[in-house]
Amino acid sequence: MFNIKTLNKIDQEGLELFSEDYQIVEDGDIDAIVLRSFKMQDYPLDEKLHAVARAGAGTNNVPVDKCAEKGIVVFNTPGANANGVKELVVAGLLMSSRNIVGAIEWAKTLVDEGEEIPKLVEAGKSNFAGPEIKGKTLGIIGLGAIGVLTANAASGLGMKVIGYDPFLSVKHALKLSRSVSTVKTIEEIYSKSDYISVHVPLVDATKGMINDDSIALMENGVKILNFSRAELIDDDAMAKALESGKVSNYVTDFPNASSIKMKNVIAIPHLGASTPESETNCAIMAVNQVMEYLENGNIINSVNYPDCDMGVCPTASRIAVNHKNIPNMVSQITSILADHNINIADMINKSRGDWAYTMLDIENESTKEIITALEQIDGVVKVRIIV
Ligand SMILES: NC(=O)C1=CN([C@@H]2O[C@H](COP(=O)(O)OP(=O)(O)OC[C@H]3O[C@@H](n4cnc5c(N)ncnc54)[C@H](O)[C@@H]3O)[C@@H](O)[C@H]2O)C=CC1
Ligand SMILES: O=C(O)CCC(=O)C(=O)O
Repeated sequence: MFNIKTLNKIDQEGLELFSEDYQIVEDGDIDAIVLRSFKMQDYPLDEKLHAVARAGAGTNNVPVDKCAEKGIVVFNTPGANANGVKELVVAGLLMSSRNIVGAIEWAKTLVDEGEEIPKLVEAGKSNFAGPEIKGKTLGIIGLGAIGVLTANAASGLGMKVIGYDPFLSVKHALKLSRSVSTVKTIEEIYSKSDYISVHVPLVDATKGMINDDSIALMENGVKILNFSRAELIDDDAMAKALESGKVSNYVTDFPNASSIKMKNVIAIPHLGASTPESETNCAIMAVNQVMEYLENGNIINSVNYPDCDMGVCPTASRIAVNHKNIPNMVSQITSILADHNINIADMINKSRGDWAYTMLDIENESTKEIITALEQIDGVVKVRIIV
């Protein structure tokens, strides 16, 4: 029986995929954790924990490197909530242009005006006029799952869209509409855009990327949309730019103590992926990936270990070894099996950054002695008998 713990509310349709070999528990030995935005940085990483699945895209709430060191594979669900976010970004583009939020707030103040309301509406509406997005330039930073969908949708609404992504994948490039052009430098996004939407992960290299220097390169009155993470924006720089009018609106899905008070901010309470469709998609993908890993050892969509797939084990036993990506590991692992007179029917060894994963289908039962010998190899962080 596998024990699963959820650290956020996970969509039921996904959880129901767990077979009768799984139970959702609160305590005890946990095999895998499924979570959304729960901040896991200080969460205990027990010996028995094998996997953490983020039902969503961003994994900055998970101690990904610490997990790797303990042989815990961290998964995410790429693209599963991208359409939900894209739709809210389109709303953000419109809200930042047409003062929809301010206008609705004002309309509510007329509640006691009775028969006068239509007249007051016509008299007051000019205070809320705003430009159309058609024909304006949208610069997108990060052409991944969300960036590409947003680029294509905005292009469909008549915007001129330019995108920047130095690591653009072939998969996403193929999905990008031909009407979207890519630029070689981020400075081109800053200097040419009326609207800028940021769709990159929060990592050291992207933290504070929108700051005094980048804002200085932007058009006066630019509108900035952040549906990625609060920390991508330098709050002091944004506050100054909104005060001066250099940035005319800031739409954020990640309000914090500083941004919530800023002039002309449109603060949304992290709703990008809060659609039934996105929540279901993410949960289904996360649960399937966890089951595949726990039952077959196969890794699909990990952010700290390489993807590896050997299907279902056809032999007597499968052993999975999580280890450092250093020389001589495979020969040490296979020597131990040879010393125990074990024949290897099939194997895979892949690496990702500092970490690697080796799976071996062997023709005999695995024994405690073999596992102990494998665990003692310098650089091995976890050994699992899959079957
Ligand atoms: N508001 C919400 O509810 C949600 C927010 N997010 C946030 O959006 C981010 C993006 O999500 P996806 O598009 O699904 O991820 P993704 O991984 O498909 O795309 C990210 C893209 O950013 C690019 N990139 C990385 N560093 C870059 C840099 N320095 N400059 C330009 N491009 C760079 C990558 O090459 C990749 O193509 C997530 O990391 C997460 O933080 C994701 C889902 C929901
Ligand atoms: O689960 C959520 O609502 C958050 C989604 C998100 O921010 C992500 O997938 O990165």
